[in-house]
Amino acid sequence: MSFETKSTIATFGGKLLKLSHTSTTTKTPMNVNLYLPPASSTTKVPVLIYLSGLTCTPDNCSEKGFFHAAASAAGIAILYPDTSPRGANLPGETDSWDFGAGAGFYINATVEPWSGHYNMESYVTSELPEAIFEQFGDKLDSGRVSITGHSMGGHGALTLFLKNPGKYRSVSALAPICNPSQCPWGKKTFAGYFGTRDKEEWKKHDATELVKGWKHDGGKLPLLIDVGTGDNFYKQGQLLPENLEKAVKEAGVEGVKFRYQEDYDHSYYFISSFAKDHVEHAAKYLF
Ligand SMILES: N[C@@H](CCC(=O)N[C@@H](CSC=O)C(=O)NCC(=O)O)C(=O)O
Repeated sequence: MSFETKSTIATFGGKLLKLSHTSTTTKTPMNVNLYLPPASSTTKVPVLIYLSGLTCTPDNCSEKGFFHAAASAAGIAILYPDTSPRGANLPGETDSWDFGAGAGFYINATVEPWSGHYNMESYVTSELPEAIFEQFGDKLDSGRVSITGHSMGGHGALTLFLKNPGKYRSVSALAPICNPSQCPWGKKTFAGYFGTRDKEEWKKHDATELVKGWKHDGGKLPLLIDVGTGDNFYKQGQLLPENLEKAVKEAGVEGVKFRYQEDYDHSYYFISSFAKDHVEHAAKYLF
């Protein structure tokens, strides 16, 4: 389904397009933002997908993530999907901020009624990029795509990269949920979207479990992770980066960089402080 352009905003020499389309995957209208750097008016540019965290729409990072200065300089487009279907009208969908609306977790739910709409993994890996490259094929290079994200979106970036070897050139994450089957957010979500009967199924959507089987590219993983030491969600055990770090080491996976940033919290003050590094990390693999 083609995109309607709701608004076009000039920023850092490029354009931020606020788009909307009807998704056949989620069976709802979906909003998505696309930043086109100035280079896209003369050449096809690569794309960095940014997956947002709990409660976010495509606007949070577009407005206060400060990715556009670096993306403009590097000549990289940024695609900001929404974090869940909206308006599916499922019972309980808007009862809590960490499940349902705004909390799609970039997985395909298998439990009803969520399975009818909450298929954000298929939406982000297939329907959305296919539709974007069809409509903006003169500006975007479908063969050069990287992925990044924050918190729940960091979990999305890590798992979608690890589940789809070769689909993305690189991956990075800011304060990602690294071991969802072991943290409160992940346990609540996986129980709700997958059920509790088969916990082995949960492991297929957990970066710490997935990295143990990473063999692609000779075991090299082009991953950058930043976590703030003043992040309350980190302190509460929602992120568990040390579990992923340990799994990476034990599996002999190479090329991964973990950085613990002194005093930074979980907010967009943290994200915007390191946005440039994440664009430049992607640029190393996209050019
Ligand atoms: N309950 C609060 C906190 C929600 C929150 O902090 N969300 C983060 C992501 S947390 C992990 O995925 C976020 O990015 N919020 C948006 C923002 O602009 O800061 C709430 O309801 O806000």
